[in-house]
Amino acid sequence: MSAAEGPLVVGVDTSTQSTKALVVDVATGEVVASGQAPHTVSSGAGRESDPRQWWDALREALHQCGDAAREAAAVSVAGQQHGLVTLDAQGAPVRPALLWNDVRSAPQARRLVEELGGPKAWAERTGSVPGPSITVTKWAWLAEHEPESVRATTAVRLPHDYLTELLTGQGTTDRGDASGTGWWASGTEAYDEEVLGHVGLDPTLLPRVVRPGEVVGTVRDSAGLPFAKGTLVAPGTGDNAAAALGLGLRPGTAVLSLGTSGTVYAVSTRRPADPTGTVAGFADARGDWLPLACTLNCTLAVDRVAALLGIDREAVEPGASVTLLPYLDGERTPALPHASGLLHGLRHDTTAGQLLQAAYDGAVHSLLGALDLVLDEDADRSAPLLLIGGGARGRAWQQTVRRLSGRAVQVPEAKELVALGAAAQAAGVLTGEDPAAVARRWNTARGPVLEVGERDEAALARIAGVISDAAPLLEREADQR
Ligand SMILES: Nc1ncnc2c1ncn2[C@@H]1O[C@H](COP(=O)(O)OP(=O)(O)O)[C@@H](O)[C@H]1O
Ligand SMILES: O=C(CO)[C@@H](O)[C@H](O)COP(=O)(O)O
Repeated sequence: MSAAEGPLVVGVDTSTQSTKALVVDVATGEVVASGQAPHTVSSGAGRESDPRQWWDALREALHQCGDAAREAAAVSVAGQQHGLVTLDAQGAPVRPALLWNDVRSAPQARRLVEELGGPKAWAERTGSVPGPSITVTKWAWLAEHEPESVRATTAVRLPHDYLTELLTGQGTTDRGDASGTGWWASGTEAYDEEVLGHVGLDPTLLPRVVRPGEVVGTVRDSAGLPFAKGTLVAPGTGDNAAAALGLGLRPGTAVLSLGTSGTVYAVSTRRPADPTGTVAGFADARGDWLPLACTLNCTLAVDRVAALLGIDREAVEPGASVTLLPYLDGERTPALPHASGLLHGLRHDTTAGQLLQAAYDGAVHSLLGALDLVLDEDADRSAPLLLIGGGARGRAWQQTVRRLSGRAVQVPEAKELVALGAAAQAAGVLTGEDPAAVARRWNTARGPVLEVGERDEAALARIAGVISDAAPLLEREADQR
């Protein structure tokens, strides 16, 4: 037996690059065991992963947790948002999942926006103007390009739903993750039958949307995982909504998450509806809202630039007037799905370290542009930004965010806030507590604060100028290059 004070729970984060599992003491928030196993994502035109890998990675991550996982009384799975998982009558994937950062459905997104009333109508209806990340556009792409896959599909799931169903045998999802599909109406909090009819998706193929705090089932014996009989399963949610739980986030505090995706978000009590499409009007996992902007190019893109230059990711140098837009995967914020990376202002005396700093600046610029938009008007804009995700460990990321935001930056010591949020949700179904209150009790946001500095307006203006001047290049579709 572990020396934990309270019951134990397991929180899972199945994100783009890996699945992580934490075993957490409900009384103290102490992480008593952890595990992590990688996934692979296809390269080339699309971004796909075989969902069976996520299950194998979950088993491996739990195996690494050892006996502590066997003692867990509840588990919850948080996962990368938006991925389209199509299952056949046996529950097996019909094809690999189309991930959030697959931009092939950009034409379908454009068409759907036009056909169903334009950007404002979509924002009011679903909270978001669908771009290629949003699941409904992926379903429309599949219907057009692989009608045989659509015909073979008897269930449609998101990544966290897929794993939760393998645990419980029940097809369920939650409002946080459902709000990223484009077929969930944020006004009524129900599936939008008109949108579904428009794309030919039968609503009976979708999972039941459970209430926050509902126990969705218990772990099946047949799951073959190291859980005791009767282990409760919590609803789970999308990874950003889980991190908001994991931070015990209150309205008015902004979060910047630096992982495969870059995201900026805040909790709001007001239902968002941004007709420009910059802010996605997601629901959170508790009953509030999570206005969020997301970039496709964050840590992987900057690490790629460092690798190309042959230098360490921390080997940045200041003082350049070079601009690097690191849109290696196309971009979502700004909405440039067909863009590629762009370099401007290179001189004989530009150093490799300056080029790398320019890549950090380009990545952070996109996120900061949306910062004010995700915060309510009455938010305290002098409060520190919370910096999380794998990139938050890096000094170059921390200093870039501090310099370009002109805000104080707080870096929580807790490393895995998505998995911690899932653990807080699992604790909530066990004790009846609000998961965000659990996380506050665990003091998960604790960490050093980098003091406020002067905002680098010159760099911000230079980057904005290049984006604007290069618009025709950045907007050009791949086959026009
Ligand atoms: N010390 C560090 N400094 C900078 N970046 C880091 C550091 N540690 C990890 N990373 C970056 O974090 C990323 C993984 O972050 P994570 O939030 O786990 O991603 P995801 O949840 O999207 O799978 C990797 O791409 C890696 O480049
Ligand atoms: O698409 C979004 C948010 O809308 C992404 O944030 C995904 O949820 C993937 O997250 P990570 O794997 O980068 O954590």
